[in-house]
Amino acid sequence: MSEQSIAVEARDLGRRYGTVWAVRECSFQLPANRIIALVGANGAGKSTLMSTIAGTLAVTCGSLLVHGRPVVKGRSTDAGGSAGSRVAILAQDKPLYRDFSVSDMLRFGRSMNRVWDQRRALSWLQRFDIPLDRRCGKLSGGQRAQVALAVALGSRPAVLLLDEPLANLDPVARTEVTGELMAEAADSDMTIMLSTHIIAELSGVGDHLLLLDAGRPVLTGDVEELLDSHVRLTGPRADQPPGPGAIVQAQHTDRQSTFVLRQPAAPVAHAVVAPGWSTQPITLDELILTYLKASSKAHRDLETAA
Ligand SMILES: Nc1ncnc2c1ncn2[C@@H]1O[C@H](COP(=O)(O)OP(=O)(O)OP(=O)(O)O)[C@@H](O)[C@H]1O
Repeated sequence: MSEQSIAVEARDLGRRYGTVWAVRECSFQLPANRIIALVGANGAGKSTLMSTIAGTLAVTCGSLLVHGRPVVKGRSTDAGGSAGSRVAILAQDKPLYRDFSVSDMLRFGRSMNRVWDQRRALSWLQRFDIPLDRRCGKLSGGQRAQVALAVALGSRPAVLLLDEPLANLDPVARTEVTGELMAEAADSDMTIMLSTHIIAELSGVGDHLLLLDAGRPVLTGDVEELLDSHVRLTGPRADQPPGPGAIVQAQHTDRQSTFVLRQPAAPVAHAVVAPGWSTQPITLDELILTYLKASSKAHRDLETAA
């Protein structure tokens, strides 16, 4: 990736709370103008990672760059005046002033941001029928999420970090919001990173994946490429798979073995790799679950060995 096409880069990043490492050994490059899905189980370190990228939480070690600029805690990333380095974060608790009306929140957003796009913020609220004169304290959880999103979008960020943005939304609103966010990203130079532990929320949303397990990145890359390079092989009981590739998961019954492999070159779906064996492509949900299960098995094995 060229430097310009990298939105966020982490180099051996770590963040510890007391003795607990929430994020560690994180090195990755996330492409610009894409939708990045940040996935991991509860407590995997998603919120911590997002807060360090936003500069609201200091790192313990390593470094972070947003559009080539180092992130320093407490210093706004647009301090250099470049539109290319602004970061907005929509945290899980979505802080809004309860006594402010929705219009007041937009005014507040305008006063807090050097760059402000009122039209963009307003059109988001209109799209979702949010009454401008209603006090934030009287809005539903889902409506409050929409106001917080409108304020975040109004600040025209280069990188928008959304920490579980869909949690308060009903299924219809969820689909609409993800669709609209994808359209916003396509129409602007914005990179969106959205975190979730609900894997089903991801289908068709993220085009780049960062999978965290116990604070470490265990899988990262373009979703299409990741899906193309993984395959499931099923055949007669065997200790080793009949084709090339790194074993991500192996499952056996008395008569049958199933391997999930990461292959160097894209496999041909459904090809017969050896007599009695069949190959199946893997879905995004399956891919994520496979890696999460493989990581928890590795943790269990380590604990048993210790
Ligand atoms: N302020 C804090 N003080 C101490 N430990 C913390 C603090 N915040 C988070 N942690 C710990 O750091 C780890 C990562 O937490 P984090 O909230 O980043 O995970 P997450 O992936 O966002 O979780 P979730 O999906 O449940 O929101 C957890 O073990 C958590 O208990």
